[in-house]
Amino acid sequence: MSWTNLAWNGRILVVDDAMENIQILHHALRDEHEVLFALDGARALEMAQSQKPDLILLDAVMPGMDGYQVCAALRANPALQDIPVIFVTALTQPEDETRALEAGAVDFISKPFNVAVVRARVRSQLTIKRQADAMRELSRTDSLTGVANRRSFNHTLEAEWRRCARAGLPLSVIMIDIDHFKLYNDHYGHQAGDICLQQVGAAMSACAARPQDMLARYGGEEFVLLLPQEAAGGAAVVAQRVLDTIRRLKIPHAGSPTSAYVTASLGVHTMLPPFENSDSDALIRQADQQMYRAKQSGRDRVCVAELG
Ligand SMILES: Nc1nc2c(ncn2[C@@H]2O[C@H](COP(=O)(O)OP(=O)(O)OP(=O)(O)O)[C@@H](O)[C@H]2O)c(=O)[nH]1
Repeated sequence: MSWTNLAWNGRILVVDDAMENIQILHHALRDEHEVLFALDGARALEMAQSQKPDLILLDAVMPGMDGYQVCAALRANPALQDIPVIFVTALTQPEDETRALEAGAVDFISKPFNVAVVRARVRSQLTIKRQADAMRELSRTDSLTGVANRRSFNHTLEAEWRRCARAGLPLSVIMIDIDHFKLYNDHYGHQAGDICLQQVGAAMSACAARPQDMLARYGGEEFVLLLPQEAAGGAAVVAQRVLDTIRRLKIPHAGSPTSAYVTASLGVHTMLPPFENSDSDALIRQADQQMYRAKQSGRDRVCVAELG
């Protein structure tokens, strides 16, 4: 999406218990956006979860769950907390406006609506939301390879560690280090080295494609794959797939003493629940040890920790 049309083509969820209000807002917004609607708070939360709207226009006063409660529930859910909410209400006192903003709303529109004001406020909040999304995406991404960066990996690792521990699921990590990469840079130059990292990163991205899998650049020529809910056998299969994928790229490496092409050494470790006697650092350390074992035993291979 270009920087100039950030204000259009949003997915807007309108929440109101009165159908006529939904119709007016639909009419006001439908030429510029996709408009979804919900007639009560519970349905609004379901739709927020399933439809991931860019913006919610929320009636403050509704039977059952009111707008303030809906807003609080959105803010408490990490998957939904970044969706901006504009309160739409016939309440006109400054306290009402304050309460809406304190509940987490980003703006406030009074009924009866002025259509031009509604459109302008929606455009302005949509632009802010998309700029914030772009910033969030940038802050999570490694600028050279386009895969997740280490900060984002650490954040996800902590979350998955807790989730797998709670659910009694295994958690696997694969450390991946390109072999003799210093010699690659020395032989072909740093720019070629960068291109090599991009090619390897792109090829590996396709190796673990479940929604919860995460590939990240861990350091210079070191990558890491996080495989939540994956037991040791499955993780070893994925690691072998990564190894083969890098081999198949057949990127010439004339400086390498061990292969004519770029290869990698991989270390796999799996934590089995319960996780009480360990932490996520230990998981990384163990996978790292296996990766060093792969280096020491000749490179271009996978080493998997023996589960004790
Ligand atoms: N081109 C390029 N090189 C990088 C980047 N980040 C790290 N490196 C280089 O990667 C090399 C890593 O070298 P070492 O850690 O000695 O390991 P190695 O040469 O891969 O040898 P082994 O790991 O033992 O197989 C260093 O020369 C770094 O300068 C990068 O972003 N681009």
